[in-house]
Amino acid sequence: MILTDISLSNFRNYDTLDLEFHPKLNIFIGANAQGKTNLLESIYFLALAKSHRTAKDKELIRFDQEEAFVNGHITTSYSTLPLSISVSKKGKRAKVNHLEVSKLSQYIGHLNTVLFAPEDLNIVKGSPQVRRQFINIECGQISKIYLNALSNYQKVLATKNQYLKQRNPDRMMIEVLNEQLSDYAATVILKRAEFIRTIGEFAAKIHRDISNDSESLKVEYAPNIKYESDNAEDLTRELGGLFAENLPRELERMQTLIGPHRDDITFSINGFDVQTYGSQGQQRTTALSVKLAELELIREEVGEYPVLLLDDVLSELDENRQAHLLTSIRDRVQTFVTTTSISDINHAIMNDMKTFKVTDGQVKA
Ligand SMILES: Nc1ncnc2c1ncn2[C@@H]1O[C@H](COP(=O)(O)OP(=O)(O)OP(=O)(O)O)[C@@H](O)[C@H]1O
Repeated sequence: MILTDISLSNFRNYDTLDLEFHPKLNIFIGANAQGKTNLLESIYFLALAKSHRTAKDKELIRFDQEEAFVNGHITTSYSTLPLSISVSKKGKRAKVNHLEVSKLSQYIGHLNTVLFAPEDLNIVKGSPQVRRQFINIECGQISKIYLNALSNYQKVLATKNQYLKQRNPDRMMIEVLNEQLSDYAATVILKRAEFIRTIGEFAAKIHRDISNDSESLKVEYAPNIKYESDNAEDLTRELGGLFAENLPRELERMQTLIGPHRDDITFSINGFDVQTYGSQGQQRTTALSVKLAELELIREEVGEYPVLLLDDVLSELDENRQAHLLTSIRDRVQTFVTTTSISDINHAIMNDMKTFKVTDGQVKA
């Protein structure tokens, strides 16, 4: 999938702007606060009808203006498609092939993107909660069954915790809730295991390429409950037994002590834990490899690679890692990169790409 061009009007610090893109690699260069991330954000907005930085759409409208527009054309193996999206005080309007859609869900999904931004480092460095959120979002995108089981699990868990906090908890009621929890937890656990196995295999291959074969990355599921069964029925039974075994302890502590709400993912390179022992560059490469693995997942899903948006990653990677990242990826995936300095870019990759100089809301190709 290729984004051939984009036009902005009153988007962030852009008045009007028309850009034509390179099918492989596009680099936005400029000092801080000139509008580089705003350009990536406009592509993300064109794809998903929302920003990756703010939940308040009106922040996207240029100061003192009424409505922001983003238009673009995507080409796939089969067709070329114009997309347009605008946002005003009245809300958002989206068009596919010049026809307005009544629901945004009919708009989203035509342009697929994967974005890597500095805060994605938290997938590695942050708390287990950040990693669970990452699995929930990514796994939820490809599996409705997962989303349903997770949402039911969370609801039953909240109810059970309320019962556990009562002065004289209704033990029978808690046992009924435990049965339901076992059922939902089994689905959540098996889907997570499958998702992490797949993404782990892709990430390991990508990490090997970026590190020039010197590092072997392992992404592993660290379930809170150590289980043995690998089918839903047996696992539900196994979990039921474990929840029952833990009930006296849970009554004493007044909370649910075991379950997928306490799961985690671990990352190791050549056998050592990345979170504890990894250098900054290794942690960043790990987070990047995991995000880039999504490119492969989306390709499996929709049959085309999405476009890749890389915000401010180059300065953190050494020249070899940069070169491997940009050369191995750009031949498969159209890539958009922001950087503050051209010297960040390895000269070996300075062909077959287009650079854009960004200065105070003006862009020169
Ligand atoms: N709604 C808006 N209207 C006008 N200007 C805006 C609006 N929102 C943000 N800006 C301006 O956009 C600029 C920031 O742009 P952006 O976040 O793209 O910076 P950047 O070039 O990526 O910088 P850095 O290298 O620091 O990340 C700031 O000058 C900010 O004032």
